[in-house]
Amino acid sequence: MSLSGAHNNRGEVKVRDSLDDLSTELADYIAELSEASVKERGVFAIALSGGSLVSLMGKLCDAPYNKTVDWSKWYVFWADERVVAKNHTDSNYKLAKDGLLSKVPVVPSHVHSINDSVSAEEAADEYEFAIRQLVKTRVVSVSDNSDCPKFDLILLGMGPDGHVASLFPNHSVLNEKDEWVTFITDSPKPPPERITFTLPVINSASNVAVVVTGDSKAEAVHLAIDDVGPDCPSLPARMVQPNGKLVWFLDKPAASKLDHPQQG
Ligand SMILES: O=C(O)[C@H](O)[C@@H](O)[C@H](O)[C@H](O)COP(=O)(O)O
Repeated sequence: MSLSGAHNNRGEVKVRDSLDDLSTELADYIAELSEASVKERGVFAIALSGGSLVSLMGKLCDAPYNKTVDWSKWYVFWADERVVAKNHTDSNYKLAKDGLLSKVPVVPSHVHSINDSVSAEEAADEYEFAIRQLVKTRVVSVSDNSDCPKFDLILLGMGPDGHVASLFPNHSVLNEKDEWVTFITDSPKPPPERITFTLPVINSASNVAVVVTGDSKAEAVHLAIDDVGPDCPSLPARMVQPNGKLVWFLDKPAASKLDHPQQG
């Protein structure tokens, strides 16, 4: 059984029985957004995260998507990246390259990974500069409400602590309003040095999808989505409130603590 529903103002929630169904749903969603964006703007600017997200995107490498998606129009970014060498097992770039980008005809010069030979601070600055150049040429669109980039799609995972990208609970980067890309050197989840999109950038996207699986995330999913009242914690995932459309992709275990899982 597959269920979808609008969940108060926390976006659309899609719950799927199996990881296979969830992967198909995610591939369909990304392919549809890619098509719509290419039709409207001529390009598709997509930001990835690390974790299980990339393997859940794996069906994009297979028929029909491998042939129907206009890969030449994709511009690929990372919502967060670990500051390690690109060939390191911790690298989100390596994860995406091995699991997706090497299997589809994305143009190599359209893949915007971080400079892995400088400090986290310099890598964040350089990444923001690169995005600024692409906003000027409208490869990445610009927000209607601010000067922020408006990515066509930002894909996020979520940790059991409710972190998204490299925005961890109670970290000062949650308050960053000016930078587009910032850095941390004290990530509670190793490796410690990371760069990350800030909340204003995530919340300026046309579409944000949060893909969450497993029962270890069920409590954080509940706190991120349900109406938990005035004591609502400042959970990073709950601070994802995009101007555009928000969609949650959940498996049943991740959705198990939602107030109305049967409607979600
Ligand atoms: O750099 C990172 O550590 C990841 O990008 C991280 O933010 C990940 O997306 C979540 O922790 C969910 O990961 P899983 O889906 O593998 O649980």
